Amino acid sequence: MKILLTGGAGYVGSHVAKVLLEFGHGVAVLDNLATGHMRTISKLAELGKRNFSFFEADICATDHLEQIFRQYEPDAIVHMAGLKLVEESFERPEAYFRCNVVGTASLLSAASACRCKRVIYSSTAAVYGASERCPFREDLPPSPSSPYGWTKALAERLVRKWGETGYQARTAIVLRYFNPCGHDRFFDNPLQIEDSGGNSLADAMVRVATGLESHLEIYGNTYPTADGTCRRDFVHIRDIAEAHLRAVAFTETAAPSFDIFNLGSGKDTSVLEFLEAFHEATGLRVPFSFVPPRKGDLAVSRADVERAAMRMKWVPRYDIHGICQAIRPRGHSVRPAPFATPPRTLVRRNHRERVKG
Ligand SMILES: O=c1ccn([C@@H]2O[C@H](COP(=O)(O)OP(=O)(O)O[C@H]3O[C@H](CO)[C@H](O)[C@H](O)[C@H]3O)[C@@H](O)[C@H]2O)c(=O)[nH]1
Repeated sequence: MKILLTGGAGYVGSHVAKVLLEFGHGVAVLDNLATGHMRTISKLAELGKRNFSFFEADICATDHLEQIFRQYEPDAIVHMAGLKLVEESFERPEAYFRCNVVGTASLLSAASACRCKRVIYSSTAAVYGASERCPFREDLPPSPSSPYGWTKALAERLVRKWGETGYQARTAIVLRYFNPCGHDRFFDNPLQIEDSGGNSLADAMVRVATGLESHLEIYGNTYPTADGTCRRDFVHIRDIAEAHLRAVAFTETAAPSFDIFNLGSGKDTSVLEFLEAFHEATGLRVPFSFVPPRKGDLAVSRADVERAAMRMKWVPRYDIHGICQAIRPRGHSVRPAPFATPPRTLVRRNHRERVKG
């Protein structure tokens, strides 16, 4: 199948592109390189050869998109381009609205103009927000707790409306990612963190483990969880990427429809447990201190993954140990811990009030 992948130069997008190429699909990445990297595109081009193309374009430029769609004639679109930093979305809500909502509308409009009938949209667990019914099931009403989450929920609505335009025999799928972690070593990413800097927990842990930062700041230790730290559903990036293969296959076989699938491991792990699992898997200790909670963070986030298993036949393969192996920085194989407890002298003082040292 010929698949047009927006945002394919980014973290999740590049891993999805690689898996699609490995399984024989034709892939055209469309990316404005605002946060993605040309180095990633070169690696994909090396792998995909004639099966791979790249278009530098912005999803908000509908005319340009139509031109590209007419040239490439995709069988399906995987739409991953977007802004994704929860904290930043409080500071720049308009930018998030423009990119995530207007950009999606523009993409769907170009897809309609070129009669493409399949769209797979990358969404997020952030649409569940403060919903109290964890594990989150796809039929829960959206209740985002950040502008980021709202823009993704709105974009989902657009995708749904587009898919439900029944007489066009379209299929639209929304995939809600929980906490993707890890990197494929194929991408020659020296630190194994996101090229755009990366502010996820895993990226922050790697920066500490490699000495770039002295210690990890854990946002809050008074949440209503067993150890007081947030619990997240960490899921291996390869599992996430393979779910897109399933989704593409699903759009081929399913009757024209709209569907939503959670992509998580179905298990939650606390921040402290994650640090411990990282130590067990890699021998690397991550010194930490507690700082006040971060705006917009939920206490617990966990996916109900039944629907993806039943309908798409997707089941995640990696456990927390495998995930920790995949976030291990380059040059660090399994080895004994360099030190057993966080050295207090390394704890940097900053303007933030410490909850606990
Ligand atoms: O330096 C850090 C970084 C993170 N955390 C904590 O680690 C957990 C995970 O944080 P991430 O930033 O890695 O992930 P989030 O759960 O906040 O957000 C992720 O999941 C969201 C959906 O819930 C969105 O999809 C978002 O884009 C994606 O990064 C949170 O409790 C956070 O407070 C820290 O304590 N210190």
